[in-house]
Order: sequence, then structure tokens, then C-alpha cells
Amino acid sequence: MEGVDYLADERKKTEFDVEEMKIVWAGSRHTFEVSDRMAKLVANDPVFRKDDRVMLARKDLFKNTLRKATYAWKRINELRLSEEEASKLRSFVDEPAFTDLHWGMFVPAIKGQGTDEQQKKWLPLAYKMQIIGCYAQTELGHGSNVQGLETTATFDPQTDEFVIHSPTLTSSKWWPGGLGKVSTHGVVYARLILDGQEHGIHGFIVQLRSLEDHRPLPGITVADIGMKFGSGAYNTMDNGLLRFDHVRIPRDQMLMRVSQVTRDGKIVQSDVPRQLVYGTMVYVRQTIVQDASIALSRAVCIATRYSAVRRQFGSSNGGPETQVIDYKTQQSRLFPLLASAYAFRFVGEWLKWLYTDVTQRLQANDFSTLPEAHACTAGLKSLTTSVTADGIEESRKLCGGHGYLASSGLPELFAVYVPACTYEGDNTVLMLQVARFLMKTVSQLGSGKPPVGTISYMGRIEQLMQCRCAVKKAGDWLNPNAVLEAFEARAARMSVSCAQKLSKFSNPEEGFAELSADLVEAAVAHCQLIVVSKFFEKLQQDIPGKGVKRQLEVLCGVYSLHLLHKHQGDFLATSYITPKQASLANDQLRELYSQVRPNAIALVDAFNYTDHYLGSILGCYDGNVYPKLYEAAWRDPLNDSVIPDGYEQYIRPLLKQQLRVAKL
Ligand SMILES: CC/C=C\C/C=C\C/C=C\C/C=C\C/C=C\C/C=C\C=C\C(=O)SCCNC(=O)CCNC(=O)[C@H](O)C(C)(C)COP(=O)(O)OP(=O)(O)OC[C@H]1O[C@@H](n2cnc3c(N)ncnc32)[C@H](O)[C@@H]1OP(=O)(O)O
Ligand SMILES: Cc1cc2nc3c(=O)[nH]c(=O)nc-3n(C[C@H](O)[C@H](O)[C@H](O)COP(=O)(O)OP(=O)(O)OC[C@H]3O[C@@H](n4cnc5c(N)ncnc54)[C@H](O)[C@@H]3O)c2cc1C
Repeated sequence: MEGVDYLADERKKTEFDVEEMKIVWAGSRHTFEVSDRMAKLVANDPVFRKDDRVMLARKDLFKNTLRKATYAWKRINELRLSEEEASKLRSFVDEPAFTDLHWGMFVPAIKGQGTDEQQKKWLPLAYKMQIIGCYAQTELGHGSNVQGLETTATFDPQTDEFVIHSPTLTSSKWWPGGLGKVSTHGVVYARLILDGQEHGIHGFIVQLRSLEDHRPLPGITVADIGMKFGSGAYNTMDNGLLRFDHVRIPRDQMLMRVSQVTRDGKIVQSDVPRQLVYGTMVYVRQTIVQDASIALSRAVCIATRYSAVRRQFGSSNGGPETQVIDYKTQQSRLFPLLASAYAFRFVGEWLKWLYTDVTQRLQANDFSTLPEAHACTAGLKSLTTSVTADGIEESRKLCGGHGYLASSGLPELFAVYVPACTYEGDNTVLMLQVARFLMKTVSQLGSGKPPVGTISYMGRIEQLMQCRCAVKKAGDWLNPNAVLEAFEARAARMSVSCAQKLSKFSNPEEGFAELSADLVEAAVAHCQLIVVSKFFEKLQQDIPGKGVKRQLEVLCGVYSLHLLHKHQGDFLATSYITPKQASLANDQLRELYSQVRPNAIALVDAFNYTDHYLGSILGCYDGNVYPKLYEAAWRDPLNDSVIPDGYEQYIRPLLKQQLRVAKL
């Protein structure tokens, strides 16, 4: 039935102003308006249709992506969209493509690591897409260990060129998105060699394909690395392999903001720390944290709407069965994910601010906040992508059997999303970077240099090592100070405990390796504290709209108390809380679930996702799930004919054979 809202009764229960919540979720009225306009533009254009994606074979899928990406570029130019609008439009097209890497890594790498002159030369070409670029760092043999990359860039003073070479099979570049079939250029990371001496890893702009006929340039071997996880999904992307056979590039194509190579082959280090060579990764990690809230909220929106539509058991006197969203078990799995989506949204907003701040400082040669920015982007990227990937899979399970259908949108969302736990730094490797930062901070306590920013709580280490939780009744857990102190004490005590164990090793690196699993747990505790504290900070802001702030307070409570419940072992083992207090936190959590329940549908409506963007029958706005599932089944190509292809060849002979056996 067209036009009927099957979730209307749910929407009537709402206790807050959804339109105002949409603004909070978007970040500002301006961002909301841009997103809304771009989402509708994409949803109403048939070229951006995506429901057939999972059915397409790789070649067709890839060509289809090229068609959409070039059409999107055409529309961006025709409509004279701003950079912000263009980037939103691309994200609502919702199909990984070479353009993600061009705009998301190639351009930022030149901006961050190129000199003014290099930026002037290369950026206009990239902005007009007269060249298309990728980010070629990872190799077949090394990804996490960037210092272990094998590709060489040897300076030839005779010709004033670098010779880029892949000396071994394992030095082949492997994975760069957009490289396989599209990119004309790449920022290639290689080991700089001057006069036989190694000078670490640097970025070089290398042309890969002819701008005339797209053929690989001499000395370059390039191809796609093959099919990846899932159908449709990330297979729209041409992740590539690349080998260099003594390829020559001019000296001025080494990105020289961090270090310069002079005409006579000498290296000159600028004041900028060498870690800025890793700057593009810091930038992208920060954007990945923002994207985590989008991916998780999509899954949660689908699972929440479907949980309100779906009924199982509990019918009495022929009345309707129970909506599965009313089961406490369903709530205890779903509502923490809903709360996490909001939490990640706010921490992502804050991280964007932190990144902008560190960038401005770097421009003024202030490098003091770089270690914290690295630890925060690495740790939050790791935490939010792990929770989101698991959350998408949990959302699929929350939708029961129908969640496993491609038309639920969840399998493809998972398949596209799950590599986020690996790209831009494997999540464990990144948490170990946070752990190093924590151990360094603990070792410097008492040195007279007070820890600042997200680590400033360590400055109160004596108090945090001794304090005990003051909670006496469940409602006390609604006090932000009680929750914050609990998370601070847990994080501080776990770090100090690791530091104490580390100090027993004569070789600190051996100790770090031996204790790495504990160190990762301490790093996770620290990152969870950041998310909780940024949620509380958000609540300090002036938030207009009837009931909006109240709902956010409830979600903040759900986020923090579900973490406390899930990790109660940490809180108990560090002796901050008693078992009784842990149990009171759980009682309060249950109560908060009841407060989320009437608002659940409105809380996911506030994401303002179009049905096109959600790409899910189970999550459609009107909740008219069953007729749509039934119709979609008939659209499957397998149902084009009643008798399947292959009947004559396989099924009929098989049945005949069974008949013969039966007659014997
Ligand atoms: C249905 C749905 C359909 C569609 C969905 C639609 C669209 C989806 C579209 C897009 C998806 C969204 C986003 C996608 C984005 C990207 C995905 C695509 C591309 C991915 C690209 C990549 O993966 S690029 C390659 C990334 N590689 C890595 O991340 C490598 C990880 N390794 C490292 O970073 C480093 O090697 C290391 C940090 C692990 C170690 O470095 P090393 O030099 O050996 O360092 P240490 O000795 O440990 O440390 C030395 C000191 O340096 C400090 N440090 C380290 N790193 C940094 C840094 N980055 N910044 C600042 N400082 C740093 C470190 O702390 C040490 O400091 P000390 O003070 O202790 O000395
Ligand atoms: C979809 C996708 C897109 C990508 N796009 C790009 C791109 O555009 N450009 C690019 O350059 N790269 C790209 N990559 C590569 C990506 O950045 C790397 O795969 C990633 O950094 C992980 O490195 P690795 O593959 O070497 O993992 P490995 O380091 O080999 O990890 C294997 C296992 O070892 C563990 N491990 C490794 N080191 C340690 C350690 N020190 N301590 C404890 N455990 C450890 C890890 O936790 C993991 O469990 C992409 C990857 C994927 C999947």
C-alpha cells in the first residue's frame, strides 16, 4: 500500500523534536541543508541506482562504477557544486571508487607533503581531474611496517633524476585503490638512496600511465589485484599492484616539504618532524572516525526500524504478537549501538577540530601537539572501526533471517566496511601506537611537564590511583562526574599497571612485546574514556529543541554504562568499583533502555537517510517490509523463468537416474 506509514504509531510516541535532532546529528543547520540537498539529488537520479550492484559480474560492476563516478563529476561541474557539496554528493553515491583515493589521499598527500611550488604545479591538474592519482604505499611484503618498504628511489646526479625501482617481488606495490585500472599518477612511497646511503621513506609523484592512450609508461607493470570479500561491495574499487623497472622521474617530483634533496644529491632536513611523511594517514584516520558514525548509524537505522516492524511470540487472545524491539535482549544489543553511533558522531566532530588545530599549529612551526594528534587519530580510528564493523554484523543478526538477504543492505554494508579495521593501519598496530604514547606519558609523570589534552587526567594520577567509587544507588550513575571518574581511574590504573610491569624488563622493547596484549587493553580503556568525555562535553553545549538534550543525556548514559557493564572486569580488577556498584550500573542501564524505547524510531529518523542511501528493504522509512521483500524476490534473475537454466543438463538426468535406481 503506497503512502501508508507503517511506523506512524512509533513516530507518535516521540518525546523530542526530531527536526532539531537532525541538526545536532548533522553538526550544523548549514551541514544539514547541504547533506539533505545532495542526498535527494542522488536519490532522485536513476543513474545512481544501486539495487542491482550485488548481481553484477566484476567487469560490469567496475564499468558501472566508472560510469557513475564520471557522471557524478559531470553533475558536480554542471551544478557548480562547492567542494563541500561535491564531497557530500560523492558520499551519497555510496559506491567506493577511484575518486575516493584521488580526493581522499592523493590530493591531501600533495597538499601536506609538497612544497608551495609543488602544490602550485600539481594541485590544479588534480583539481580538474586532468590527472587522476592514487596513494601507493603498501607493498606485497610490508604494509604496517612502513619503514620496511623495499621500493627504492635512487638519486642519479648525472641526470638530476630519481630512479624508482622494485628490487624484489615483495616490493611490488599491492593494494592501492584506484591504481589497478584508472590512476595516471601515484604518490609512491620509497626508500631514498643518495650516494649509496639510505635516508628513510619519502613520497614521490610518479606518472604511471600515458595521458594519451592510458597505457602503462615504460618500466611500469600495473594491474588489479583481484576479487575481494563479498559481492558488489569493495569490488567496485580497482585495488592495484605495481612494479617499477628503473623508472626515472625528475628530482622535483620528490615531495619535499619534510626533507629536500639538492641538485648535488645532498639531503636537507627542514624543521618539520620526519613523521609528517605519515601526515596523510593522520588526515585519513580522522575522516575514518567521522565515517564510522555514518556506517554504524546506517546499520542501526535498518535494525531499529525492522525491529519495530517485526513481531514474534506473545500474542494473547488473537491480538498482535510482540514487536521484537520490546524484548529487553533486543534492546540490550541494539540501543548501545544506537548510542555508539551518536557517541562516534560527536567524537568525530571533536577529532576534526583537533586535526584542524594541529594543522594550523604545524603551519606556525608548533609541533607540540603532533604526538597527541597521532595517538588520538590512531586510537579512535581503531576503536570506532572495530565497534562499527562488529555493530553492522550484530545489526544483521538483530534482523534475524531477513538480515542475511542482500536486499537488507547489511551484508554489502559489512563487506564494504570491514576492511576499515585494516586499511589506514591495522587496528591492533594502531592501538599499540596509543600504548606507546601512554607509556611515555606515565614515564614522564613527575618530570615537571604536566600532561595536557586528552591525557591531562594522568596529571591527577595520585588521586586516580586511590579514589573509590561513591555510587550508592542506581541513579547515582547518572552523575557525569561519577562516570567520568570511573573511566579515568580505570584507564589510569591499567596504564600504570602496564608501566610497572614494563619497568621489570631490562630491555623495554622486549617488555613491550611481551605485554602487548595488556597494553592494547589499556589503550582501549584510554580511547573509550576519550569518547565518553567528548559525549559529556557535547552535553555542556547549548542544545535547542524540545527534549533533544534530554534524549542525548539518555544516550550518553547508555553509551557509558553499557561500556562499564561490558568491561566490568577492568573496573573491578582495578578496584575502583565494587560488585554491588557494578550491579547498580546495570540496573540503571536497563532503566535507560526503557527511556530510549519510545524514541528509538525518531532517533534513527534523525539521521535523515533517504531510502536510496540506506539501500535496505528492512530499513525503509515507511516500514512496509513484507510486500517489498516479496516483490524483490521476484526481481531476482533466477526467477526470470520457472524452469531454471541447467534443468535439462543437470536436474532432469539426476531425477531420471534416481528413478532408475528406485526401479531396480
Ligand atoms: C553498501 C555500502 C557501499 C559503499 C560505501 C561507500 C563508500 C565508502 C567510501 C569510502 C570509505 C571511506 C573511507 C575509505 C578511506 C580509505 C580506504 C582506502 C584507502 C586506504 C589506504 C591505506 O590503507 S594507505 C596505507 C596505510 N598504511 C598504514 O596505515 C601503515 C600503518 N603503519 C604506520 O603508520 C607506521 O609504520 C607505524 C606508526 C605503525 C610505525 O611507524 P615507525 O616509523 O616504525 O614508528 P615508531 O618507531 O613506532 O614511531 C616513531 C615515532 O613516530 C611517531 N609516529 C608514528 N606515526 C606517526 C604519525 N602518523 N604521526 C605522528 N607521529 C607518528 C611515533 O609515535 C613515535 O614517536 P616517539 O615520540 O615515540 O618517538
Ligand atoms: C580495502 C583495502 C584498501 C587499501 N587501500 C590502500 C591504498 O589505497 N594504499 C595503500 O598504500 N595501502 C592500501 N591498503 C593496505 C593497508 O593499508 C594495509 O593492508 C594495512 O596497513 C595493514 O597492513 P598489512 O596488510 O601489512 O597487515 P600486517 O601488518 O601484515 O598484519 C597482519 C597481522 O599481523 C598483526 N601485526 C602486524 N604487526 C604487528 C605488531 N607490530 N604487533 C602486533 N601485531 C602485529 C596485525 O595485527 C594483523 O593481525 C588497503 C588495504 C585494504 C584491505
